[in-house]
Amino acid sequence: MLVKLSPSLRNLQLPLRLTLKGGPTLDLGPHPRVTLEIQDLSLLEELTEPSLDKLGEAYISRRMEIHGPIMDVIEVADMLSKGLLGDDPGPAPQRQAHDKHTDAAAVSYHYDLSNEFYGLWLDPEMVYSCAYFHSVNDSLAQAQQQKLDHLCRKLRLQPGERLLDVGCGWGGLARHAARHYGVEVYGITLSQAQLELARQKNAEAGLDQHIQLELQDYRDLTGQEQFDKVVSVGMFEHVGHANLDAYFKVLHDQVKPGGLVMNHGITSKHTDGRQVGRGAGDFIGRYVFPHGELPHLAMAVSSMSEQGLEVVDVESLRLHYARTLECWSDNLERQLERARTLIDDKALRIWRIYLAGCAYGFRRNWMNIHQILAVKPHADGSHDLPWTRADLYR
Ligand SMILES: C[S@@+](CC[C@H](N)C(=O)[O-])C[C@H]1O[C@@H](n2cnc3c(N)ncnc32)[C@H](O)[C@@H]1O
Repeated sequence: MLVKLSPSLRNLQLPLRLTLKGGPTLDLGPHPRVTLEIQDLSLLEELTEPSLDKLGEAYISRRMEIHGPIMDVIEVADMLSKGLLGDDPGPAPQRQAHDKHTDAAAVSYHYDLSNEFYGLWLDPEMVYSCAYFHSVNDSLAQAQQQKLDHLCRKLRLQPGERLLDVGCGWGGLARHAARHYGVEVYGITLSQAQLELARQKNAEAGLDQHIQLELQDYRDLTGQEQFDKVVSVGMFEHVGHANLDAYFKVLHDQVKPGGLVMNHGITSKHTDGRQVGRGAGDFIGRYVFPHGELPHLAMAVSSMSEQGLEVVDVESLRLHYARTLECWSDNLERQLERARTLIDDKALRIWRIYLAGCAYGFRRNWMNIHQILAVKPHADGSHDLPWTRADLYR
């Protein structure tokens, strides 16, 4: 069977070994780092057009097993895919309609998977967004604390202020802000499992008097100008292009004049949204973040501006997210046996590919992540920000 493989595949010279279940083996180059063990022979035909979503699907449906360090598997899969398919970006994906019902189901699919599973590989505060490394040797826990503090400093939080945290996750930022900056936090999530554990963690930290977390959609935030500051971290990827203006209008309406809004989220590489990574985005959309959409930075800035928010500072953290995801993936890979007892086999296969694949994607500049800080100016156009950023780094 293997000798019949297409010459284009055989000529690629990859550090890859192909094995047919319990049978023959073929090395596609010297010193293979990765073995793909084909369980379903019909897959051999499909390997002539190996998009990354197809390879990922073969693994999660057990038509193929992978052997070797997961980061090497992703890299070699990309070499294979690029070698045969080239590197032209694919067309922009179809944009999807988002309503509260579909968004709630999509969020529940991802975040209600298992708190214990997420606890295996996140930092102790279970921050589920890009960390901030002062040095490559920082631990994940340290880098997440630095990220939380970086956000609080950018928001110039002052004791007694009211902070809205849109997409609060397991409450790590809320606790950091209440504990170290003396603010009162109102946070929302669409995940019941997150909410329960976050409330428990707030109580254990003795902070529940200062933090109120609710199961609530951002579209259901009522009232106007109730908050001094608004923060949204790793949430706007769920909003969708169609709702971007409505989302930023909510943030704008919730913050008082003179207040600051921080939007921290993943952004697309191309302004028109055309795809990079030969199907990698399709895999993420199908199995990891259903209904997720990545706007470009320019689109986010444009939408914020049109909603009356003045963008005052933008920072890219792309390589920080590559490092964060590498830490998450390493943590998971070290605890696969335990993970198998917490979630089913298919989900574990999906999450292994997702964490390592996204680490690879951020390293390769397939997507970016930006912290966008904006102010809602006072009626006369003024605001209260300091003249320089020096206060952020004291
Ligand atoms: C990647 S997590 C980030 C959590 C947290 N900000 C952190 O950094 O750890 C995304 C969060 O956004 C929330 N979310 C997604 N869509 C939402 C919506 N429509 N309304 C409110 N929260 C939403 C999810 O429930 C989840 O808590």
